[in-house]
Amino acid sequence: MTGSDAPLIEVTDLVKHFGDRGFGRRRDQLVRAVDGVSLTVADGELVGLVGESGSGKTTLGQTVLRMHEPTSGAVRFRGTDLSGLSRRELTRLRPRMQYIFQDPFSALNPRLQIADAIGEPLLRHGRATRDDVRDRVREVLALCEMGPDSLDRFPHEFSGGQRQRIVIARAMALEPEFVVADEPVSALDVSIQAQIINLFSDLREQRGTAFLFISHDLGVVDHLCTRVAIMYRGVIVESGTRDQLFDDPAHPYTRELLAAVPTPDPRRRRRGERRPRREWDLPAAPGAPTWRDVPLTDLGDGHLVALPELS
Ligand SMILES: Nc1ncnc2c1ncn2[C@@H]1O[C@H](COP(=O)(O)OP(=O)(O)OP(=O)(O)O)[C@@H](O)[C@H]1O
Repeated sequence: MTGSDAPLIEVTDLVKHFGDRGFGRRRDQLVRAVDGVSLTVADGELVGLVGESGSGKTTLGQTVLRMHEPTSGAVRFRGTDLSGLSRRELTRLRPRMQYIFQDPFSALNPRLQIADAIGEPLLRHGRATRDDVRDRVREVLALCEMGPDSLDRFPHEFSGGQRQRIVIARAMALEPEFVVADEPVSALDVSIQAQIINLFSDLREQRGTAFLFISHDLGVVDHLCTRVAIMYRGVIVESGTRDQLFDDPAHPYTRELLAAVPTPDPRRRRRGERRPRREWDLPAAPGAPTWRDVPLTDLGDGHLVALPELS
């Protein structure tokens, strides 16, 4: 499929392994960050990608946008295989696919006024001229519910929620068709999170933008997304509509997330401590099957689950 018949984003058996990094005992250990993911995102769809820290969500989002070179597999954007594109063609496509980082504090250059932070990509991609760039920035700030008085201010003059609106405005300025939003509310106060979540919903409605919304929080995804994929150890172990997953979760990991069982503290993982083994998990012995080897079974109406006993 190419052109208008093809899904906006079609990911096929995408793999991203990190091989030669790590320190001490972990050196040379292969990290299977993304281990064979297939996924589609249609125009205007808000797909949630959920999983605990280290499950591979960020790597998947960044590999889909080709911020990482995939180890194998394909990503098609409106039917065009991104791996077949030259650097120049990819640069031309960039404005149509944007990435929103988790932390609004580090995402903005502290020395740039907001007019320049948002205006510079518009000028670089020929989406505005020197004469109309301020108008364009004002419009997109308004879309993200920020007033025109923001233009000549610096990032430190704004709260976390306001900064995240500015970061979102910068991504939306280029009128992307697809945006990966990577934990865009998790660095914000709970009281602000709902406002930003509503902003994503409004943007989808007003602009028809499609989002892959990464979160470790099923509550957020329940509020926002119509389709959900659950990621565990580099693969999607369950996916379906929001109702299928929330009303009838089939994978024990999804049930665990729904029951809000505390996930292992990421700081402990950084210190190299192992994740506690779940009784339903596959054995981690060398050569043993991994979740990648468990085929997805369709429970009906596109509700997919990877369970060894079903395959
Ligand atoms: N550049 C890299 N080099 C080596 N390993 C990496 C790199 N980036 C990520 N990883 C590893 O890949 C695995 C998946 O990481 P990733 O950040 O994609 O997970 P995540 O689900 O987004 O986690 P979090 O919610 O904490 O961001 C982890 O084991 C991580 O340490």
